[in-house]
Amino acid sequence: MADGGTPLGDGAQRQEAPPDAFDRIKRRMALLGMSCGGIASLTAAVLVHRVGLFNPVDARILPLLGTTLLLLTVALWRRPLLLPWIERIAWGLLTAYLLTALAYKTFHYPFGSGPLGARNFWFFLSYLLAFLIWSPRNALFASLAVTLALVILALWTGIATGGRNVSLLASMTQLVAASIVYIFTHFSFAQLRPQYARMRTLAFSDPLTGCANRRRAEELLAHEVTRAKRYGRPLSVILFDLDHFKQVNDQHGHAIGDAVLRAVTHAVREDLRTLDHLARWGGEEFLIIAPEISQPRALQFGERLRKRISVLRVGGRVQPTASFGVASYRIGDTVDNLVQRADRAMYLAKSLGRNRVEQERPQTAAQTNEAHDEHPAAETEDDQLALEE
Ligand SMILES: Nc1nc2c(ncn2[C@@H]2O[C@H](COP(=O)(O)OP(=O)(O)OP(=O)(O)O)[C@@H](O)[C@H]2O)c(=O)[nH]1
Repeated sequence: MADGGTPLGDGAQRQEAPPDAFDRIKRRMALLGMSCGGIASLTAAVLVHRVGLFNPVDARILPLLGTTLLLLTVALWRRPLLLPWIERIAWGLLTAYLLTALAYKTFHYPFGSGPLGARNFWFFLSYLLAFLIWSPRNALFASLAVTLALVILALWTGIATGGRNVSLLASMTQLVAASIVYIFTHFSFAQLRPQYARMRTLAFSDPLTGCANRRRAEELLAHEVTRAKRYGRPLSVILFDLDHFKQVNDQHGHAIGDAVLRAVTHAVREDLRTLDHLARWGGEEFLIIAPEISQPRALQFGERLRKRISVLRVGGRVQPTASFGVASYRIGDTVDNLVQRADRAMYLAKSLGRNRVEQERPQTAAQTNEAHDEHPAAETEDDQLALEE
């Protein structure tokens, strides 16, 4: 089932990246970040021993940090589900290392050292990670706790030196001020994110059925057509329209009409693959974009969906049916002519009696076009015969 899970519809849902997709991205980032961090820490540890460039505390902590980060990388690679724990441990290790190294410098060399070294830029990574790991509120608390520790260290330096190590004090004050600005900027963006996601949902989904709307469908289709063209992959579209839907509204009321639209959407979703997209194309007209499916399979797929809709009962009284038109990508197709072929096939299905699945028939294409333009749906057997002649 492709898009049953969210009110966003299939296409839009993928844009908003459901939690598991977001976790996959986070896992990739964590694997890359921790392996680079591990290697960088071990390299720095070697330099400490060889050149003696770093704060002496580095000599003890860096090998531990580097080894643990590499072990966490392996653990995450083998067990993806450990991500929430591993990212918290990585944040804790990084933050503890940075604070310990800074505390060592301020406690042991309050007079003997100049401004803060470049290592302290990494505090900003700690804040960034906090906002990736926790909710905005919790990340704000965690990051402010780290900044409070920086403030305490700055005060300590000021008191211990009687304010005489100006360069160290100035750089610590800068670090605290920059941390506060950075944390609140992140906090504001983190709060905007859900609103942005909601706006996307509204812009790209159909409020009645929850599936993607036409604007989103056109975007998705353009993407799939480009993919089919570039990689020579099959692509089909299935356009279906509910039969005599006006009668449903007229006889049972608009509310039942709406319930039919929702029931049909729900039933169709049950049969979609993860790759497929379902969109509301117009009033009672829907479009399915089915990548990796050629025409014969798309016809079978349409037939399965047709049967599924025809066994529905809505409100105990309404038994909807739908007419389906199937078209598959051909070299040189554009979005427009692919949909036009599906549309012609759908009108052929209407004119041949409804509740059926059709593909475009070359010999009747011109006639079906005419029928579409002049008589949106041929109603009688005479109409059918006229089209078939
Ligand atoms: N309840 C409801 N009705 C809708 C909605 N959107 C469109 N419709 C109705 O769908 C009906 C479409 O009617 P027609 O275009 O005449 O088509 P039809 O009656 O289905 O006939 P055929 O397509 O030829 O089988 C109209 O009465 C529209 O008002 C909607 O969101 N809710």
